[in-house]
Amino acid sequence: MTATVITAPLTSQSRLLELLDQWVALGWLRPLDRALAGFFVDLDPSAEASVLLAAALASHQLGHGHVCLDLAATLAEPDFALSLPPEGEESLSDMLLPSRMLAGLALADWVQALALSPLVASAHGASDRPLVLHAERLYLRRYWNYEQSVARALAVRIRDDRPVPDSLPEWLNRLFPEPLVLDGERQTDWQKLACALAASSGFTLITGGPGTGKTTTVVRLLALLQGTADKPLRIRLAAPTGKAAARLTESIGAQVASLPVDPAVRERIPTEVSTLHRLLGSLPNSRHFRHHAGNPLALDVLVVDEASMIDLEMMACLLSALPPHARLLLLGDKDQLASVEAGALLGDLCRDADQGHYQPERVAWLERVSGERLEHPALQAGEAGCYPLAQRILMLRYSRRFAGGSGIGRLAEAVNRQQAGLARRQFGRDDVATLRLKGEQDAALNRLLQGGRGQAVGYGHYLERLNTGRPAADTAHDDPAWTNWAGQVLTAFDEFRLLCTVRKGPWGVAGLNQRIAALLQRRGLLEAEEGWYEGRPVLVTRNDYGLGLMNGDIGIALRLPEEDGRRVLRVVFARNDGGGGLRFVLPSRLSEVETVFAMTVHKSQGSEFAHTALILPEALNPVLTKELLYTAITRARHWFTLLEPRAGVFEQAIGRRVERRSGLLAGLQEEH
Ligand SMILES: Nc1ncnc2c1ncn2[C@@H]1O[C@H](COP(=O)(O)OP(=O)(O)OP(=O)(O)O)[C@@H](O)[C@H]1O
Repeated sequence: MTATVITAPLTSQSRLLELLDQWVALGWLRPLDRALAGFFVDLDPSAEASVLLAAALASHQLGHGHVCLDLAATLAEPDFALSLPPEGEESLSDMLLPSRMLAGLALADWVQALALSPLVASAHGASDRPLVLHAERLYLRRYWNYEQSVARALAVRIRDDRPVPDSLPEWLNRLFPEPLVLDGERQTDWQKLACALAASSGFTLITGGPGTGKTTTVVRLLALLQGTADKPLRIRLAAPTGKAAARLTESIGAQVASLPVDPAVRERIPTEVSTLHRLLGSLPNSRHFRHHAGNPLALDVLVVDEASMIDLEMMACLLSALPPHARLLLLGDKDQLASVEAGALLGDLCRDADQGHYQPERVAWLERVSGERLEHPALQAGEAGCYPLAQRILMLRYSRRFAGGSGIGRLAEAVNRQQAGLARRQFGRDDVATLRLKGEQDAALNRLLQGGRGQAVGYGHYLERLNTGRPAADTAHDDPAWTNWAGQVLTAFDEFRLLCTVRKGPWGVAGLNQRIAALLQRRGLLEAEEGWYEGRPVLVTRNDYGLGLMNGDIGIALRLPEEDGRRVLRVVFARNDGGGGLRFVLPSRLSEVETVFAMTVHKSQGSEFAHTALILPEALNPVLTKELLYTAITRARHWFTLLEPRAGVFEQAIGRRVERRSGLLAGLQEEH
């Protein structure tokens, strides 16, 4: 295709719309973003091209997780701020690039054109205009409303001090009986402090990396709250995805069973975790929920895990459905990638979590009730009356899963701190390894994908379980052996996953999925490499409430007996409701699924695999950031393998970080 170069697209509406059409044709913009610009021309036929462009880009940014278009950041580094071209493709003509197009536009002129447009309202201006401009940020009205409603609701909750029982110190000592000693040294017990903090607040945010004890802390806190309440508290647990809910259900169950408290208290701590959609009561074909401000949730305490995956719209819905008296506890890892949807709440709210910024009176109180000293080199003192949000946040700082000698822990930390040299030096241990690839059909890559390395398995593992564990041919169709086998295959599949950073190109999800299926078929492990075949793993890409399947659920096609003796392919999914049950679905009923040997790092959030491999692309692109690497590395429970088609990309990615654009913190400050 040869593109007609569009010169000076900002001088006229028609040239701009033509350029936007080209961006759509290239897959750079969604048709929706372009349609919005067209719709605004209908509303205001004399709209300036720069206003229409800003509107289309504000919509485009939503698709990249930003709730607004940050005009200054866009002009400072247009291609990076707008993630264009996506995945760093070579452009057909660099005349098309935002950096070329925006080169002559001054921030002040852009802001002025927007401020004067009848399509754009100021923060407190006319509420019937479809765009809102505030502090050099342009919002589509709906997202402005979400951000405002979240800021308002959080501002109220941040001020929500709760009286604590006199017995708080005894409870804390009972729940954390031993002083914390790590590597022979007495350390501050941040878990105990988190419990104390949360006991005194209506809203608490506990952040920490993998295995830092978030779940353990919250279970002990729930025992404390339940054990000291006048009447039994209605507690609900939730997570943004089914996968995360299932994982939390499993770990909470084990933790509750070992609580050193009266069985009556233990029994009143739930172990079932539901998805946020289910908690709020999703309504078919609607973005609205059954629970909202007019029909609030019937609960006293709500715990939401994996809070980094909550997007702005969901948070707005959640906060409005939460009754004012209810306590809200958010748990998550602030350093992980945010939700794919717009908004990076946890990251925004926890921006200062490392430094603490606790006010002196809070430090004194926390130390008195817990017997712990608030000491850490990163901590900075807060002033009385300052940083109200920081008083509700506690960061857990020691990973028990990745203690001392763990390469995964050290690698994740070095990546998080953007120390590329240190990160590189972690490879070569048993748990973290790297492999330089010599092309798409690299024999070592194929060996790894099929057979893993050392004790770390590859995809051959679940296929072996599939083939060797299959019940005998004459096993009755309703014999539990079939369900047991299906469950084992699903579990075995979660032992290994290949993660990609991009969708397209030789190192993208689409191409790798085809190559892996072909490889396994050539090796005689799969009967086919296309269409539906036994062993095909699939990822659900859209919620299907009728089938009870959520976006992100993973299933595997298995040949199972029918009542009449025929063998039929059915796709088995975990029920993800904590009960450990399975769901069997005919492939013909699954329209929105894709093969999932390889998956994107984004889609892997909330999951863990014993062995996780990450394959990098050959060149840096806008999605490659240290947050992406950190998220990928921390999906690994025991082994992590980095696959590198080209040297240096890993180091370059460590040097970049996600800058999510939002005005949430500013909004919170305005509310105070
Ligand atoms: N205070 C503690 N004393 C003893 N063991 C603990 C303590 N806190 C956590 N652990 C153990 O450390 C491991 C990780 O804890 P936990 O699952 O609570 O961490 P997490 O931060 O919720 O992890 P994830 O990253 O999976 O969300 C668990 O095996 C848990 O039993």
